[in-house]
Amino acid sequence: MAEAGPITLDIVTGFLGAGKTTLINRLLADPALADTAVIVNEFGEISIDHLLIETGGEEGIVELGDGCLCCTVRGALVDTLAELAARRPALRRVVVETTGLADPAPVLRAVMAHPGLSRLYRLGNVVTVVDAVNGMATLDAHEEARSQVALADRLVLSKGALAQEQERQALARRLARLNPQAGLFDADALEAAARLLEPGIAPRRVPPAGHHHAHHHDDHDHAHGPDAFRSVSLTHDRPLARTVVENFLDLLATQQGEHILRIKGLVETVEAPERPLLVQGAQRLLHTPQHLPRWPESGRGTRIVVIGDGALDTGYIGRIFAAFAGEAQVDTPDRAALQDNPLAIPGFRR
Ligand SMILES: Nc1nc2c(ncn2[C@@H]2O[C@H](COP(=O)(O)OP(=O)(O)OP(=O)(O)O)[C@@H](O)[C@H]2O)c(=O)[nH]1
Repeated sequence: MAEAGPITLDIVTGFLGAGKTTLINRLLADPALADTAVIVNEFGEISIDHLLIETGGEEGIVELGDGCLCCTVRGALVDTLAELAARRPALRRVVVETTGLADPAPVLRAVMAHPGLSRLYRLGNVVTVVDAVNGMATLDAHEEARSQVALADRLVLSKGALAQEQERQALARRLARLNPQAGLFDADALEAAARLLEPGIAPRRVPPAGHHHAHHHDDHDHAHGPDAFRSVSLTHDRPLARTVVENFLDLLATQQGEHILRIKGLVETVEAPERPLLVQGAQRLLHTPQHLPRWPESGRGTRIVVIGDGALDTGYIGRIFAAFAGEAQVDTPDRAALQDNPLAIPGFRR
């Protein structure tokens, strides 16, 4: 029997909320990419990405535990890739979605320098998604984002329709300066997504180890070089009125907006408890919440993760969420007073 050929390994990266999962769904919908498995890595202890990837079943998705792919869960990635390789020849391609905070260089090195894996896998493309609305500020502020762009074989500009044309063009020029070799694609104009993963012309260079990459892990604080990130997970087990959720998000944006990098969560609403409400935000851009068709097997209940810079006040966010969530159960005239002052103690009139 002929030996099965290597599996192509592609990496989809991009800063928090740039549109990686959205792009992966487009890739998976392309019949040219049947026989593809997806490995998802998320930052923040509540993971919902695997619920948002549409493969028609969950067996094609492997979720790595909470932690950064470029450090804490690198070993888990290596193990997962080795396990997936046993599915050859049926499995032809693996796409790894990194956390928005990962520097893809150590990930590439971990695979290509591994004697077993480098025989089983062939490196395909690094596809980096850059959000047209937040991209410029993100590149200014975060070294990880610049590294993601610099390592890309293909760059995809997302959310173009939400940005000003001038902004979009300036960002495209900056991307071309940062990485002149990479092909630049507009997500809105991308017809056959699988084209992004076609073999490129330039030979891949995996950057040498030893570049500046300092870490500390302290609960969910995470620092890469000069950047530091914090996250807070919010959960609630009873349905919340949609207005309560909207008011919470409004207050969050007003009070902590400058520190927020990503908001993502599922909410169980009073109005439609059968269908989870997906809440998404990337920096100051809050996307319109949408209902998903059904709850995942892991069950109902609200879970929201907020990721921000080192100045994100996670304690404050926890307190205002608790105040709003508690308020939803107190259906009394105090409701309005509490909405005006979410830090008020439920039932306590001023
Ligand atoms: N209008 C528009 N919205 C987009 C586009 N790409 C992504 N979005 C929206 O942006 C939000 C974040 O998209 P995701 O695909 O979840 O982003 P992500 O990069 O996977 O996020 P993280 O995994 O949390 O880093 C969602 O609400 C998407 O619907 C786009 O090209 N246009």
